[in-house]
Amino acid sequence: MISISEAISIVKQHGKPLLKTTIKPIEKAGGYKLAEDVISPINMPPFRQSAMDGYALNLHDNLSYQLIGEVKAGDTHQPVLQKGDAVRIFTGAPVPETANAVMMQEKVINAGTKITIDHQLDLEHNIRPLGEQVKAGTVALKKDTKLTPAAIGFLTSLGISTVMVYKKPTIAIVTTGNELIEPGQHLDYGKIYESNSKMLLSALYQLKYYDVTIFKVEDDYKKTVAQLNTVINTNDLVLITGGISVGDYDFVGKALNELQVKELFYKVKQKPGKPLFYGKKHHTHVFALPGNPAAALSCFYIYVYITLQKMMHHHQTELPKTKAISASNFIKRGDRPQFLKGIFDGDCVDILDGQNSSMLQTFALANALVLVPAEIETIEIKDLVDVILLP
Ligand SMILES: Nc1nc2c(c(=O)[nH]1)N[C@H]1C(S)=C(S)[C@@H](COP(=O)(O)OP(=O)(O)OC[C@H]3O[C@@H](n4cnc5c(N)ncnc54)[C@H](O)[C@@H]3O)O[C@H]1N2
Ligand code: MOO
Repeated sequence: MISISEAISIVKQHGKPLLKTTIKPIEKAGGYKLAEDVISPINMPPFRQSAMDGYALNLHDNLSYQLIGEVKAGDTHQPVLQKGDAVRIFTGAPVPETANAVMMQEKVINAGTKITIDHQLDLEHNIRPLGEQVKAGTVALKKDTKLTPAAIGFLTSLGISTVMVYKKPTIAIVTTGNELIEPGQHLDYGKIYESNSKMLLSALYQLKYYDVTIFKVEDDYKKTVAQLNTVINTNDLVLITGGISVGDYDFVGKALNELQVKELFYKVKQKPGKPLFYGKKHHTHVFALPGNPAAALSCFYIYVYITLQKMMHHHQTELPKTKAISASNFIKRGDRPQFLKGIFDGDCVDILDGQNSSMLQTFALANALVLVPAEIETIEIKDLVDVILLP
């Protein structure tokens, strides 16, 4: 059995950026990373642009100017200014080639066809130079840049409507167990409603992974081998839940072995999530998460999250962590480090009742996991604790 930190470092070490690319409409490319440098097709701004509402001037040695016209945003004409001429101009409008400064209107006295400016101006004052942000033919955003809303706005401002990005992984969720039935079916004695698939699906959707397919398999060795074989051959990431412990009907470990999935670890000294398996076959990552729902979700956030971040070329691979003041007392049983569901308010964390790995009600209220190290037996109110912030 390995430690949490060993398991995390193995997951990090084996997580590789996916190199498959796809073309996306710019408005659907948020969160992706660019798979190539984007070259600007235009200068930005595409013309010398007024930064103020005011007057464009052809400067001379006098504070008074002759007003000869007007240019507003969107106008395409170019008045010709002689030295000492001014044109009324507005923010975003093209500054005529023959103007060399713009004075904001608050600093101008207007007397019909004559205007008087407050003080002398430097050349190009209040004029955004042509190509100030980016020049036509140069790199607007480099390969590997994450497409934030600002990046999408910027590229759209250059007239770019599609981008080449790295693909997101294709993901399969496989649930195992004869006891599992679908909501809507009659709950016969001994059966439970299958919930892990929808839980993991929504965790993936929340992180914006949409290429996810769900499969269900009974506790049957041959069927388990066949189903896992198919999904491993056709996905980048496979998340299995249940059937990974030591019971007579836990077939997942044996099936993964038969399918020659290389085991990178099995069993982590942690609570919940002890019987966690992580392995790889070719480029496909396989996590066999414990069937207990809270254990499966906890393992998703601590380990699977890292693989997803790595696949998406992100540098921050773990969920954000912080220190918090405990608002609760807690007694840890056993020698495994424990992830506890809690509510964090920015300073303090309330450790919730009902931490069993079969319980999801507590997890449903939590926005954080408190990590209690192996050597700590009790947490008291006001103790400083480590907190992992859930998405
Ligand atoms: N003799 C031992 N028994 C167990 C050990 C052990 O070390 N020795 N470890 C325990 C721990 S810890 C865990 S965690 C579980 C993990 O077992 P499995 O991963 O094999 O999961 P299952 O037995 O299939 O299911 C466990 C539990 O979760 C329910 N479940 C399963 N899948 C779903 C689903 N899709 N939706 C909702 N609930 C699900 C299942 O009905 C069980 O109640 O093993 C302990 N045993
Ligand atoms: O590790 Mo299990 O997830 O404690 O119940």
